[in-house]
Amino acid sequence: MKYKDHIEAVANLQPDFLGFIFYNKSARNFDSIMPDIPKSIKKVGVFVDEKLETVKETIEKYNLQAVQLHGNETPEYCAQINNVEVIKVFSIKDEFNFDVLQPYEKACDYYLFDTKGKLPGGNGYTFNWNVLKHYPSTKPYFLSGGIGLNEIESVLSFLRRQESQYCYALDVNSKFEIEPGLKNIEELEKFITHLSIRT
Ligand SMILES: O=C(O)c1ccccc1NCC(=O)[C@H](O)[C@H](O)COP(=O)(O)O
Repeated sequence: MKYKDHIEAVANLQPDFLGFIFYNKSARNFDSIMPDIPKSIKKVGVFVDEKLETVKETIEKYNLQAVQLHGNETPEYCAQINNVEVIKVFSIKDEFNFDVLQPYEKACDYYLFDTKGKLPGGNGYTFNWNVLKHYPSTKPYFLSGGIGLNEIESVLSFLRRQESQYCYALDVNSKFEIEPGLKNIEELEKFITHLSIRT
C-alpha cells in the first residue's frame, strides 16, 4: 500500500485528530505529500522545540488545524501561534507538579499528558494515571503514552473515574504500529469499536 493510501485508510476510521510528526530526529518524521483528508478531521502538526517561523510555515504549507508541542515551548511561544488549536504536551512519570500549567492556561487550548521517556514522544509506555487525580484545571486534556489494545480495560476504568472529567481525547501511536509511521488499521478499528460501544 502506498503511504498516501495508508493515511487515507487511517482517515477512514474518522478520528477527530490526525497527527503528523515534523521532527527530523523521529522515525515517523513526515516528509511527504499531504493526502486529501476530510475536513471533519483536524490535521495536527507535532513539533519539538521548533523555530516559531518554521511552525508557522508548516501550518500554512499543510493547512494544519492544530499543533502539538512536545518540547520546552514557553507560554509566550504558545501564545504566538494563532488561528490553529495549540496542544501543549507535558510528560509525566510517577509524579507531576501541576503548578507548571498555570502560565499556559491562556496560551493553549488543550494539554496533552504523555509519558516521560528517552524520546520527546512515542515512547510506548503508560504513566501512572492516578497522578491526574490532582489535575487542577478545567482545560480539556488528551491522555497519551503507551495506549494500545491491552489498555482498553484500564482506559475504560479511567474514563469512569472523576479524574477523567476533563479528559477530552485519547492519543495513540506506537502501540498500533506495524513499523514506525505505519499503523495497524485493524487494531485501530478494534480499539475504536471497543471504546465507542462500551463507554
Ligand atoms: O512519535 C514520535 O516519534 C514523536 C517524536 C517526537 C515528538 C512526539 C512524537 N510523538 C507524539 C505523539 O503524539 C505520541 O502519540 C505520544 O507521544 C504517545 O506515543 P506512544 O507512547 O507511542 O503511544
